[in-house]
Amino acid sequence: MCNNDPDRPARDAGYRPQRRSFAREGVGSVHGGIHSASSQAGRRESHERSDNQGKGRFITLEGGEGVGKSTNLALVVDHLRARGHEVVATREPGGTPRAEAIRRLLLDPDGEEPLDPDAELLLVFAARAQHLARVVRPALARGAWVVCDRFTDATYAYQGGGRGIEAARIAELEAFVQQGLEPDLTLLLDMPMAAAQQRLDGRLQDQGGARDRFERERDAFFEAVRRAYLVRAEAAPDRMVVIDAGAGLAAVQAELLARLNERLVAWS
Ligand SMILES: Nc1ncnc2c1ncn2[C@@H]1O[C@H](COP(=O)(O)OP(=O)(O)O)[C@@H](O)[C@H]1O
Ligand SMILES: Cc1cn([C@H]2C[C@H](O)[C@@H](COP(=O)(O)OP(=O)(O)O)O2)c(=O)[nH]c1=O
Repeated sequence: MCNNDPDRPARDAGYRPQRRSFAREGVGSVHGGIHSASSQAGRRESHERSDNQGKGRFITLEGGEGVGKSTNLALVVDHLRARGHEVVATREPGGTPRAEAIRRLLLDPDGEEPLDPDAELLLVFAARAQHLARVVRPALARGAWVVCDRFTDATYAYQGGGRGIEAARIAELEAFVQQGLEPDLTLLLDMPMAAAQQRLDGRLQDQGGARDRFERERDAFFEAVRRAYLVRAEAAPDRMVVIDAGAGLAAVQAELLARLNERLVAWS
């Protein structure tokens, strides 16, 4: 297929959710053909989302660094595909070539020019606007399921909890960019920070690579991120499910699938 649009997501080339693959390839790694759609069309479609009985759903995975989001995203995707759904696996920040370029700006260690927290917040939402317009809204509009590694709860956790930006300011940008669109289900993987940091170290040893700008933050930052996630979950118990991510992988995956299946039954 000829793709002359540099920001049109590439067709799925057998993507399995694996760390860093988006950034390396510089393309949105998505499943199924993505139909291009203008952001205006996408915004109109978003108002239909809450009534999409029998159609695609928007599922996000959240949690701090190293809690197992990427690992479990693969499980969720496989589970949904086995039930015959078209599934788009994607991530934030990123998911399209331009949004991945913004991701690189966000993750590159500061060097000589620290990134201002307000600029960081705006970049996160700029990437999100692009991702929603090019990938998420078109996929949902055609009935595909979208499974996304991080979304706006991460903004409340990192830019809100971690950087100390007021939730009300984040909410303004959320309303502007999302126009009422929010995940149908958010699986929050929660575990103590120290153990998650050990997993992160293990992954960096296995796969190589250096800590990114967020991964270099101090412990207090990650504690604040975790607290902010849990506050979000408490405030939205219907949407957010907290999974104990500190258990062994088999136990985490069993709990995650049990909670996902409850929703699948409720939605059917
Ligand atoms: N329940 C678990 N128990 C032990 N190790 C795990 C578990 N879940 C994931 N891991 C390992 O921890 C590391 C971080 O997992 P990953 O899925 O990359 O986390 P995240 O995407 O949240 O940063 C990986 O090396 C992964 O294999
Ligand atoms: C989506 C999003 C991510 N982030 C940060 C959190 C992560 O540190 C980083 C994305 O990196 P990622 O590779 O997804 O994190 P992990 O190492 O846990 O797999 O971007 C924000 O600060 N705000 C946001 O809104």
